[in-house]
Amino acid sequence: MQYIMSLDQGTTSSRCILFDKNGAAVSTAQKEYRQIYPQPGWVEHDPMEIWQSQLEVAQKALEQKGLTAADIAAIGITNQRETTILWDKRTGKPIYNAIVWQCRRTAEDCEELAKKGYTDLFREKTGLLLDAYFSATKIRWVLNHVEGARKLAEEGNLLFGTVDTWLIWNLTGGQVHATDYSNASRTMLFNIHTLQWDTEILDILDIPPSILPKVMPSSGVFGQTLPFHFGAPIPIAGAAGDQQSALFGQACFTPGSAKNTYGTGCFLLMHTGDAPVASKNGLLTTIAWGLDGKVTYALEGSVFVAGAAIQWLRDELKLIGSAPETEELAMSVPDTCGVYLVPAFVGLGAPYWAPYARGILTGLTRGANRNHIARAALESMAYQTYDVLHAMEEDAGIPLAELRVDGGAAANNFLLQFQADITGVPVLRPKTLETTALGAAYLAGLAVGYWKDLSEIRRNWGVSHAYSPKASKEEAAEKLEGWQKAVRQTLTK
Ligand SMILES: Nc1ncnc2c1ncn2[C@@H]1O[C@H](COP(=O)(O)OP(=O)(O)O)[C@@H](O)[C@H]1O
Ligand SMILES: O=P(O)(O)OC[C@H](O)CO
Repeated sequence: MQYIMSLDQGTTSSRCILFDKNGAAVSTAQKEYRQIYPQPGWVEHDPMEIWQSQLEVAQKALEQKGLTAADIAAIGITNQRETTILWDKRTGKPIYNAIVWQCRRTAEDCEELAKKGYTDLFREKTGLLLDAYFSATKIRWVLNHVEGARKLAEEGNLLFGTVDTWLIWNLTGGQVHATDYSNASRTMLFNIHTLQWDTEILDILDIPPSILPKVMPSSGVFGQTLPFHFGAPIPIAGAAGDQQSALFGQACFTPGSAKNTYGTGCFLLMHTGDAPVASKNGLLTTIAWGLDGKVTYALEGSVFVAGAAIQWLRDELKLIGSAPETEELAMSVPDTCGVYLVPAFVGLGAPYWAPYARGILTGLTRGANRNHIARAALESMAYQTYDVLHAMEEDAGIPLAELRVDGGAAANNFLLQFQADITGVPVLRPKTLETTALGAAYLAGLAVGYWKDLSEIRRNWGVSHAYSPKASKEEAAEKLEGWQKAVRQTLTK
């Protein structure tokens, strides 16, 4: 029997999962890699570590089950989005570390562009807000700060890529320099209406078009892996940004369907159909995927710190030994005793877009203990999700019928019950929480005929646990009022 190999290159780890026809994981390998914080608010990764850890887990996933390239019908790639890598085409060597999506180093550049009156132009063309989150100003930073970068570009020897592009380039031995529509739509250089790199934006930012990858459908053959990597070539047949991939993996194939992923950050995406919907409430308009000759759009609420707040309790405060412990701690108290944590560690994303906001732990009294703080950290994920969900319902003009969830922190029962209580919407946890990897597998499998069509994929989706709202509207409103008050305290520049 053949499988699909999914490469899931996330912010904190590289993962490889082999899936069978039923969408079940048959082999998984994972490796954490280094986070580099050169200055407060800056975040980098080593691109060679990204590539090597990804290749290592791919080889391990095969080896541990005694499988070879012949057992793999295709590879799908999904990746942390926006993260920016530039490399020398001749040597394959990066000219600077990967500047990670969370990195705030270009916040002032974005402010300057806003002052020059470019906010609407960027929003209309790219669907995004002028923010340091996206690749565009990160690319410009490298071009302006790394010695020799512009000269290399002028000579036609510099290439840019998001992580999907970097992996495709390395897997194919430098034969293919390409990305997919969903990843292109996160660069802030891609016109989501014309489906082209936008020359006016490239001119404004002084970014040479020669460094940009070819943009391809999310489902389709990008190229073949070098025989050297897995013993024989395997077609790379799918690629999508990790949040769009999770939307696909959750079988959100119809307008109005939505999913929320609780990982390092939290990303709520709603399928909006064949035409882009502009947000009036601080959400992003983004491309979900390119499939079967057309492009599908989504609305997105991006929250920068979710599970990362739990890591902070573990690694910095040393309040907990492991993330899952928070469930028991939170359930051991009836409430947070008035404590709120707003984890604005790298500013706030949707719907506030406040790059200079900083985190706050508020409402502390003498009785507040680590149970309350752990609970407040989990609740902060649910409150931030409420904020984007509320904005999304206003944009879409309809209430959300249900919320499909996934990501590492979606294993937490307290969190999902609290989420249902605070939003008043049923929360559904699917059989597999690895929907990000699954989405890329589906996109690749569809391209090579491993799966026939979307209805075959839809049949693979099933609920493992449903959380119904139990709290009264008054109770939820009272808690939300406290949250909003705490958020306001972080918003001063
Ligand atoms: N049981 C849990 N309860 C709360 N948070 C959790 C739990 N398990 C994992 N997490 C958090 O989820 C994140 C990992 O999720 P994952 O989907 O693997 O993230 P990413 O893809 O962003 O690397 C970490 O930030 C971790 O703190
Ligand atoms: O790697 P994750 O799962 O934290 O996702 C990161 C997002 O793609 C950033 O936009």
